[in-house]
Amino acid sequence: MSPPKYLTGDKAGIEEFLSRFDVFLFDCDGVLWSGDHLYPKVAETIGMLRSKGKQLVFVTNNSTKSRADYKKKFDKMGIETNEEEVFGSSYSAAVYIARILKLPAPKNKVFVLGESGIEQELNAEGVRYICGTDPAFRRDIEPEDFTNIANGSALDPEVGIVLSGLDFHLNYLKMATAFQYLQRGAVFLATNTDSTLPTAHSLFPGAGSAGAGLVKAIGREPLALGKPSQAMMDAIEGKFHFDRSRTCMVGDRLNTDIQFGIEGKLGGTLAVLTGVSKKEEFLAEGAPTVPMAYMDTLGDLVG
Ligand SMILES: O=C(O)[C@H](O)[C@H](O)COP(=O)(O)O
Ligand SMILES: [Mg+2]
Repeated sequence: MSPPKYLTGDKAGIEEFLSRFDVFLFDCDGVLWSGDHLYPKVAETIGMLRSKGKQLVFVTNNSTKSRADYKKKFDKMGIETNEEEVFGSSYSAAVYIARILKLPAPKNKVFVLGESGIEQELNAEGVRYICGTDPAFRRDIEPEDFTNIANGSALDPEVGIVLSGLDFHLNYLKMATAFQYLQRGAVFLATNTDSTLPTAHSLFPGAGSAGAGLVKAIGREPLALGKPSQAMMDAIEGKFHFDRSRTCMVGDRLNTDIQFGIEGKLGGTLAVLTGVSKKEEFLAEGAPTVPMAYMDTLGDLVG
């Protein structure tokens, strides 16, 4: 495997690299921004790619926001996008549940461990759910809860799926209830299983860490519908109809973004060093996941 090409400062190399692709799949956290802080020259870079006629899709594992929420965030950041260019892990999970898994009613309701983004996308697909941001679940577990969860009186008999995402409101009541549904045969899904979330110019526990307690308790991994899942790649290709050989995945995380692009047999992958992964990880001898090229920051594409 040839070593990745370092493109920062290499104008000719950048021009040649961009000429290989018609479509760019952009990761968001750690590539475009850190929380609400937009990295330098990101807006100019996106403008430049659009002026070259490139198709852009924003592919994020962050399940806390819906496509509509991301459209608002892009607008706030001064980046011209439309909602249909966003394809997040919440949307990926909702599409999978509604159009692929298609559990027969009535036992097709979802028990959500996560934020509003998941709820909005499930609503958009007509999928019923409980928990999520429901304040009734944002409380300490009480002694009577143990009995009511164990005997099923606290459970909704129509729940057939547990969906675990990035949940900023974790508690034992929600975990114990989700665990009981799984013990009773519910399908175990996750929007994504990233270990860390790059935000506030630091790292925080990610969706995978938020759901780790439930995984440990039930003793099996959920089916994750975010990067690097190829169910997500297939869904994106099904929606945007691109030529994979002329498509490049741009990301900050080797075991989601770059692996997603490589396993999806895309024409190329571009790593940026503003997020989770460090260049030492992919420059090391025998590194398992190596991008085609890398740069210090996305804005280096416009120099
Ligand atoms: O923990 C998470 O959910 C992820 O770290 C995070 O949201 C990743 O978002 P992305 O980098 O795919 O935009
Ligand atoms: Mg990222």
